[in-house]
Order: sequence, then structure tokens, then C-alpha cells
Amino acid sequence: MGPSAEKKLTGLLAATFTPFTTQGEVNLVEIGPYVDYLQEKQGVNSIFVNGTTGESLSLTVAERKILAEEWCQKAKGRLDHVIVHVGCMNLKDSKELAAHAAQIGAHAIAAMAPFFFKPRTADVLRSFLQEVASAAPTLPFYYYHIPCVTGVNLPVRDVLEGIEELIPSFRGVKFSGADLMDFGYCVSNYPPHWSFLYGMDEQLLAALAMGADGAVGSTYNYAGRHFNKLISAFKDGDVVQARKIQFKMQELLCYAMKLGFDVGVNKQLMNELSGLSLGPPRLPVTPCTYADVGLIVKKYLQIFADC
Ligand SMILES: CC(=O)N[C@H](C=O)[C@@H](O)[C@H](O)[C@H](O)CO
Ligand SMILES: CC(=O)C(=O)O
Repeated sequence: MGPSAEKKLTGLLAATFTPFTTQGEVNLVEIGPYVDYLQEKQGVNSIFVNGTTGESLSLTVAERKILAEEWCQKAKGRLDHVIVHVGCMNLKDSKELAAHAAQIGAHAIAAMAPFFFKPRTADVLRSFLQEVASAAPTLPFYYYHIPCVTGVNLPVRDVLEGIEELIPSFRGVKFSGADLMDFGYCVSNYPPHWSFLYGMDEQLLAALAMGADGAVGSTYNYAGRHFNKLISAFKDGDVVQARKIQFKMQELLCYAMKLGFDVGVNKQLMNELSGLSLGPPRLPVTPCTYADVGLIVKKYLQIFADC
């Protein structure tokens, strides 16, 4: 489907973890059950694969390809949307992954800024994104803004200036930054058919108030059903209820952050809450001690006991 025929992206997207065997190899057999789990247990019908949560920058290009392929295959006819993240530190790998995503039937691609050599200006970043997107001109393209990881903190409103002329397939932003003025400015000044997807799960409600179309995040893997309720409550005008759910998630994350919440902890939390076997993370992310995650699981069950 070409970008112009594509439906605007809304709702929750789970940023998937990459399943590994205990030996640290990509474990494709878990992907089918993972898709089932998201759909049946969390009511999450779209995914963002090979992103931050998926440890994409610790994977080889070959691994990213077989993962993307398996996610697309298992999602086919079941999930609404698969966005494949194709951002790499170098342009050639990114373009190769973008072209590959088009071949395997992904619905869209996204790319973060490279961050070893960082683009110094919005103009340079746009040129990088343009090259990546040009390798898959039929796929909707999303810019993935995640300054806490990339250190590239160019205002998104500057990055978007004139971008539709350079990238005709441009369709929106996955915005994982805290600057809600920048977010609101993008929502209010750029085409209404673009999707602005928020990526800090701990403050999604504030982004919904600014006009977010949907959200991409790691916690939707295991708390999607609660966030679906948050979004419904917000849409119904019940901010008190929406806030109640958001505050529960904040309580959980503040607790987890005290214990050193990172992708390794998050992955183990998912293993325990879902019953899936996604394995350990890959170095330099380290596995966490069982005890710490046990405490977070306990907290989760306690906080959401009445939901
Ligand atoms: C840095 C990072 O991984 N951000 C994720 C997505 O952008 C979020 O989903 C967070 O994991 C989540 O908001 C919890 O802090
Ligand atoms: C969280 C997120 O969006 C990612 O893992 O890329």
C-alpha cells in the first residue's frame, strides 16, 4: 500500500523486545506467541520493532533483517501496523534495512538520528533522513526523536521544516522527548494527516492533551490494557480516571527507576509478567538480578490489583 492510501496511525504501539536464547542468539520462535500475547492479553494491535527496547543498535544488520521479517510474517492478517526501525550509525546500513522493510511488507519505517557523529543542524539531519527514506519511497516514514539516548536534541519543529518536500513519504514522528511545547507545536503546525506518536509512557496523558494521535512505548508490552483504558477515559472526557491510571504507571516507574530501570530490567519484567521467554539482553545491556525484578513485579500486581 502506498503512503497516500495509508490510514493515519493511532492508538498504542508496543516497542517490542528482541527475543534471545539463553545463549544470546536471536530466538524467532517466540515471536508468534509474543504477537498473540500483545493482541489477546493487552489489546495492543500495532508494534514498533527493532527500536530502543529491541536493542537494535546492538544487533547486526542480518539479525535485524530476520527479525523484521519474522515480525511482519507473524503480524500479517493479525496486527494493524508494523513499523520497522531502520536507523543505524551509517547511511548504507540504514538504506539497506529500509529497502528490506519494503520487500517484506512492513507498513512503515522509522529512523532515529545517528549519534556517534551527530548531525549538527536540522538541515543535516533532514538530509540524512531523506537518504534513508529514499531507499523505500513507498513506505510511510517516521522520524524517531529520542534525545535521551541519541544526544541529538534538535527541536523536532525545526527538523520538520520543509521535510515533506524532501521526503514525500513523510508521515509523522515518534516523539520520545520531554519537551511538550515542541510536541504541541509540531501537532498544531504540521499536516493533520501526519501521526504524532508520543514515547514517554510515564506522561502520555499530557501528550494526549497536546493532541498526540497515539503512542509507542516499551511498557505497552505488559501494561497496554491499562493504557488503552487511559486513552478511552481521555477520549470520553474523564480526565480524573485517565489521571488515575497515569499516576499508577508513574508510581510503578518511579519505583522501578530507584532499582535501576533499564532495558535489561524492563525485559525481565516482561518475561515475568507475560510468561514469554524473551531471554536476557545483550551486552552492553546487562541482565538484572532476579530479586530486583521480583520486587517490581510485586509492585505492579499491587498497584494494578483493582484494574
Ligand atoms: C528511553 C526509552 O526506552 N524510551 C521508551 C520509548 O521511547 C519508553 O517507552 C520508555 O521505556 C518508557 O517511557 C519508560 O521510561
Ligand atoms: C520505546 C521505543 O519506542 C523503542 O523501543 O524504540
